[in-house]
Amino acid sequence: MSNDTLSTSKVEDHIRGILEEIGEDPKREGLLNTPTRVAKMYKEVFEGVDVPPETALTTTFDAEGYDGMVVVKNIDYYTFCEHHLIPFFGKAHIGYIPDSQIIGLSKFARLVELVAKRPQVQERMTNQIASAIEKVLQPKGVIVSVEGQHLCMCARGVKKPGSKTVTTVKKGCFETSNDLVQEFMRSE
Ligand SMILES: Nc1nc2c(ncn2[C@@H]2O[C@H](COP(=O)(O)OP(=O)(O)OP(=O)(O)O)[C@@H](O)[C@H]2O)c(=O)[nH]1
Ligand SMILES: [Zn+2]
Repeated sequence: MSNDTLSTSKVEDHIRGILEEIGEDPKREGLLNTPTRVAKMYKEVFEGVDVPPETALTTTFDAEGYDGMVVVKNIDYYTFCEHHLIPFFGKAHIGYIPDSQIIGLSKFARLVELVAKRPQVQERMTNQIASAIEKVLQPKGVIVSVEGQHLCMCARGVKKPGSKTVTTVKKGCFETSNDLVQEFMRSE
């Protein structure tokens, strides 16, 4: 179920209820439009729910014999931790070695945006990026590394600001070649 059918009025009612439960007055001036704003925001930040990640990967081209590594680094993302529904954010780095197909570089950023627009855990997000690239391009190999700062670990709970989580998924030739992994890690 994608969020095309998200009922903003239902979300508004739930947010009003939550505000009441925490002891706030949803009718006070500052909070009056908050349920509407939150509903609008949820529609935006969760619009990727149930949209297949590979739909972001349009526009492929013939590799024309290019068989080196393609690396796109520092793709910013913001998403929502599915356990606490507060953001985690950071950068995604993608590398692949084409077989017969390459793809428009911007599509990697579109892919990261799409998988970020749903409640997430960093491991699944990393997997979804790598799997979509593998499915569409069938490259010789793909590697995805994601760095994340989790507000649920910084602003609450264990309170460790500055902690950083790194997740990496390797497929194809990256699984067997440490040299290729090193080349990816080193490329800036
Ligand atoms: N593996 C993984 N864990 C995550 C991610 N985002 C948040 N978490 C963790 O999910 C766990 C949920 O743990 P619970 O014990 O159910 O929840 P909690 O009582 O709020 O836990 P604390 O955060 O330790 O206070 C926490 O350890 C979070 O740090 C993620 O992307 N990947
Ligand atoms: Zn969390």
